[in-house]
Amino acid sequence: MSVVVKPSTTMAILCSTFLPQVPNHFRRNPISSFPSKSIFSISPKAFSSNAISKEDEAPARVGFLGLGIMGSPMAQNLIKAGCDVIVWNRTKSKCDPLISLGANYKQSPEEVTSSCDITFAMLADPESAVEVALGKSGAANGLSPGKGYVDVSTVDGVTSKLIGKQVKATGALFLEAPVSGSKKPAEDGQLIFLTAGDKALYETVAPFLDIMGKTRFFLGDIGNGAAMKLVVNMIMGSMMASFSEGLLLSEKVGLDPSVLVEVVSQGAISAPMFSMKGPSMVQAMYPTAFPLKHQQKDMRLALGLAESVSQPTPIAAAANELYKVAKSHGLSDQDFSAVMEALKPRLQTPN
Ligand SMILES: NC(=O)C1=CN([C@@H]2O[C@H](COP(=O)(O)OP(=O)(O)OC[C@H]3O[C@@H](n4cnc5c(N)ncnc54)[C@H](OP(=O)(O)O)[C@@H]3O)[C@@H](O)[C@H]2O)C=CC1
Ligand SMILES: O=CCCC(=O)O
Repeated sequence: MSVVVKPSTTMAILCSTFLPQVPNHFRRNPISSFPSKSIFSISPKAFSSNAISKEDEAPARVGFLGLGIMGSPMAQNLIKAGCDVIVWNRTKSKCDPLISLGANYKQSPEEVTSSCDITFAMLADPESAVEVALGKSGAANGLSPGKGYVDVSTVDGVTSKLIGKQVKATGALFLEAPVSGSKKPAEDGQLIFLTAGDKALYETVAPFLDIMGKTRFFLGDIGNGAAMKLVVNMIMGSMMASFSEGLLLSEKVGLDPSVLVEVVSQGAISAPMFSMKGPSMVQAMYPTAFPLKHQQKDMRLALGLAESVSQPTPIAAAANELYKVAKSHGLSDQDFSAVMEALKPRLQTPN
């Protein structure tokens, strides 16, 4: 396992501080003014072990597939840092703001990967990650030796291994790199990358990860990044369910739940998540940063992971039931803190 933490600094300083440390196949053109287009350079032979000459260098083109809550700000940060970005999203209109910022658009994942050296994918779930990577006009069709595919979606290890196998069959390299951190950290370039797979690709894309994130872990074989992400989100989902119970119990016994949020923030169980989401939860408002449907997906996948190794996870299993109830109440697209609604009495319509 290796971990790298980005010093807190401006993007311009980041570029000049970090890029000289990257492998010699991945060099930066001189920057005349920041931000500029194509400040990164990558060889067509990017992943060969041979050092390249300056003449071999061509601007690195970075693809981004999936421009939802997370993908959109991540791609934006790459563009703002001066990367040459090509985007695709199933719903084309979500590409428009990025095109306005200078991104190019292609009509399919295949066209993106054919045109790019590195492609990132940020899709909803295992099904969409497989479809975009391996389906008709999927990313794998445009991959070949010298290219890299980095899947930053939250999926299970089995899915990641399937995608990794097909990507590697094209001669390209594969990295799974799910992220911890939500909408705001994505906007602020403060994500935590949990990567695994091809170490050479990890090293090559490190400067891009450092634009989008604050910390990156390399965890070894494909599946380890996915597993780490699912364990983290399983804990988070259980914490949110427990916090919801506490807020509702405090109110029912005549306490002010806003004061509970304050008390929690001062003690050993203080967590940024409680302080950030508590005040709106007290008002029964759930502005979406992390959709509840994705949290339930992660609970389900984490429970599958636990089952695969016969690890009891009764608390996560109970929390998962609450997320399922919340989904059945039509709260899938609300923030996952809306799980609290599943604990409130609901008026029944008489037959
Ligand atoms: N939001 C968060 O706080 C975080 C989310 N994650 C994870 O990141 C991933 C993305 O999350 P987020 O951005 O919030 O999710 P969104 O629901 O906002 O975006 C999902 C993306 O997947 C695309 N998509 C869904 N189904 C398909 C399909 N069948 N074919 C092609 N594209 C499809 C959507 O396209 P379209 O626009 O056309 O619907 C959209 O681009 C998820 O795996 C999530 O668990 C990880 C960390 C934090
Ligand atoms: O997968 C979503 C994670 C959200 C977070 O880490 O705040």
